[in-house]
Amino acid sequence: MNGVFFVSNFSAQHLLINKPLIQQMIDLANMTPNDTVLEIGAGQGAITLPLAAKASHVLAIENDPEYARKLASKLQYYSNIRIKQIDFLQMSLPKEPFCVVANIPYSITTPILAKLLGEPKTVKLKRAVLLIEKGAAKRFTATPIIDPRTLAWRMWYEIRLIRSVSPSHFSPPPRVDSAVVIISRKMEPVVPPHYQERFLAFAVYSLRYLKLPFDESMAGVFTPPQLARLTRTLKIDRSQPVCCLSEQQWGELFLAMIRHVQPHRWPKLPKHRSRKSK
Ligand SMILES: C[S@@+](CC[C@H](N)C(=O)[O-])C[C@H]1O[C@@H](n2cnc3c(N)ncnc32)[C@H](O)[C@@H]1O
Repeated sequence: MNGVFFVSNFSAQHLLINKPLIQQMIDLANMTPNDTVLEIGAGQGAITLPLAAKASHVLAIENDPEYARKLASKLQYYSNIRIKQIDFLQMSLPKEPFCVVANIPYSITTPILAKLLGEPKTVKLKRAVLLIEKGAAKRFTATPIIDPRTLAWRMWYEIRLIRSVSPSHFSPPPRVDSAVVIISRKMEPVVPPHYQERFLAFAVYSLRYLKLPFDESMAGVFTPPQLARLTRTLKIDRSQPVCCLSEQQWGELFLAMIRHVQPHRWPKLPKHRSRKSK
């Protein structure tokens, strides 16, 4: 097959074997020559080496010692790749702004996204191009947004499904379809990033019953006159299910709460979801 190469694979990971797809992912990252790029799960370097031709620094993360060793043996001509043999979920992220290009381990997709997107004030992710399971890609990009955490991520990052990828692009082929997603930091988010944890609390509370009409869902936060005003100014049908709000409407509702509602009425994050409780 055109553009397809074969690799040995001792860990039975789904390694990418389609060079045009790898090139497309790198092009989609829209890197500038000074960008630091993180690759999560570098494997034997199918993405790492072409990535190094475009980025000024590549930080290749791989927790399998055998893969990390094999990748290291290929690097004599590359001075801009650093391999870190570590569990991505345990490592500290770069302090400077960074991009990510990766065919990630699907089994930890949500923890990876939570680490990249869950703390927009401190984590300096600019853009990510990720290959993930197609079902997950659809969930993270769906409208209406029914999951509070996805809603919180999408207040600060745009998540787009770019294309489907069939199992034949991997060796060995996975049982599921995959998809390329692009995640880009919003330049002018409606809600400032330092409100991340408060916004998540608001989202968890508001989306506790997805089909509850808007005004019933918000009755514990806003007074009836405040709700009347908000439905008018934000053009919300008060009987619509709360999950049908747009990202803009969610952002403006949250800011209205911060500005006009007494703090004791602001929803709190349940203990098990609070960062401080971890
Ligand atoms: C789907 S493979 C992709 C490999 C390579 N990038 C490619 O596309 O051919 C995922 C890689 O992530 C690595 N991996 C799995 N869990 C990891 C973790 N927690 N931290 C870092 N790497 C991990 C696996 O060893 C594997 O090499």
